[in-house]
Amino acid sequence: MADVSQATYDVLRAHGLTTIFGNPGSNELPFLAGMPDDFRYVLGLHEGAVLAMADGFAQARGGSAFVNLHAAAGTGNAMGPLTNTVYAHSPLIITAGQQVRSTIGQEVMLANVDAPMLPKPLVKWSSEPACAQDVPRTISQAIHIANLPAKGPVYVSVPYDDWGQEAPAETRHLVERTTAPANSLSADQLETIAEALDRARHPVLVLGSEVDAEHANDEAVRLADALNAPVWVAPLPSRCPFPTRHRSFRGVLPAAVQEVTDALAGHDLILVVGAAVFRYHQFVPGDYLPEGTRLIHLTSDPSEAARAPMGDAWVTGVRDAVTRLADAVTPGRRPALPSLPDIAPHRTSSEAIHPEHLFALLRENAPDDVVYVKESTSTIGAFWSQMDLSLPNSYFFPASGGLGWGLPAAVGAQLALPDRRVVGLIGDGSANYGITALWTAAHYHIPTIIVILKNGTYGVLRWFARVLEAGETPGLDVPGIDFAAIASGYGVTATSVRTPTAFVAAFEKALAGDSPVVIEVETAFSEP
Ligand SMILES: Cc1ncc(Cn2c(C)c(CCOP(=O)(O)OP(=O)(O)O)sc2=O)c(N)n1
Ligand SMILES: [Ca+2]
Repeated sequence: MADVSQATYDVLRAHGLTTIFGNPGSNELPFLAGMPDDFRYVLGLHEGAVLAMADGFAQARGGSAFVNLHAAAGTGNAMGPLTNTVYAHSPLIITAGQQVRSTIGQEVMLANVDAPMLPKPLVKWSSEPACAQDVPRTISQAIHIANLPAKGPVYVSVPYDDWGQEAPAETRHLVERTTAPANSLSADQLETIAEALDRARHPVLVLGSEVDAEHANDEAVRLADALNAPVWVAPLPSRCPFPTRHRSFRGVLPAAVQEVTDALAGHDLILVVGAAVFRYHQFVPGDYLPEGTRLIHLTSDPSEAARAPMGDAWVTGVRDAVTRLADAVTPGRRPALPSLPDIAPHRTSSEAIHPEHLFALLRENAPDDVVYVKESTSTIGAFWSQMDLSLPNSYFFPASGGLGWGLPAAVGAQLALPDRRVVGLIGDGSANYGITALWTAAHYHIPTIIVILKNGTYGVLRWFARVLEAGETPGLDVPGIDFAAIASGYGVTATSVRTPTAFVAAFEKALAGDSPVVIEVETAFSEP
């Protein structure tokens, strides 16, 4: 008869969850002791890096990932990057070791008190099984909940004396069962939306990260072409849902109420797909919509649909909806859009490399199927103005701006995508929050290229201090960090460059290699 550990590993295997991202403590050892030979353990040195690596792995592979953390302390360290996971609808199954069941109430050392409460509201669901025999079923439930819409992270705390207990024979059903969403627009709902699009004089599409996550990019192109409509990306996207050199592409909407309204002025119908309405950031009050404009919102997330301050929302599978709408609308009702102008010349700087110049060099020298993981906050506009992203699954950004996610996520994404090169574009401020992932990249020979944009400051906060009229505040400069020394300390080859020629040489050398590399680039601070 199998024990709880073996039954649980059987459930994980049935769902393809044979990679464990983790950092262990004594509470986790009995679970890890039973790890079968067809599983692999990826050790991260800090639980924030563990969580973010797992998230980058899950998002890049288009599925789930399994995480094992150490009790409350490990869970707490992971909660920074978890703020991004939950808004990226990333289906992570996060587990944490708990003290011996009979001692939890005494709050002995390493007891995770109120464990299911700890990660809320950053998880979709959390549980600590009521008895050892329910552990395999609870893990199975967690996997299904994480992957059913709206997708998201879940958390299960397991007392370590559960693993050796006998598992009920009925757990055998768990490895066979499946669950799947069947949420799609009815024929009437589809007709209502298609008619609204056909009647609109100047419709516009606003696409979110879920379009890329659900592989609906090509369907979104078909819909934009059928409508001859412009396409914006919803504010602060964590993925790229539409090719940036397509004639419809108009850029990323600013993250402020009135600025969004101004950008969408002149359109009588806004169709938002796969995004919250909207993830504003700087508080700039204004009208939520241009006068006389209607907003229609399609999302798989009932909470996004319910909490939006305006528009009519339908909760539906995004890929299904866009595919059927592309077939349902009447093509040719509007003139074809002109081709995009050439990418604007990048700015330069006399002191260091201007971010726009760096991104232009990447565009010119990276493989066509390169994958960028970005966490450099003052250079977001520069990136989008210079980049030519044509393939799905090509761009990732922390969905809540919780720093410490990008560098580890770049390592996790490269582990998931061995046939594409992953390039992390990480600010010299952000890099410090997840820097320990460099050790994991070196230890497991994960050939991520990490480009650190070193402008010596928390650049975007300088801009925000001006927006908020906060003046010169303390804590905004991070001078003198030697990332090449840090990287080599973790076992990663590193180069420091300050000229475009030197960067290209270092980048080409990194691309030619099969090891992780850090390229520290002296960049000029340029306001967003
Ligand atoms: C975990 C965490 N801590 C602090 C912040 C606050 N923060 C901080 C500290 C930023 C500075 C990032 O500096 P950088 O060097 O990475 O990038 P830029 O210089 O391009 O802005 S942006 C921002 O929102 C955060 N978002 N997340
Ligand atoms: Ca910086």
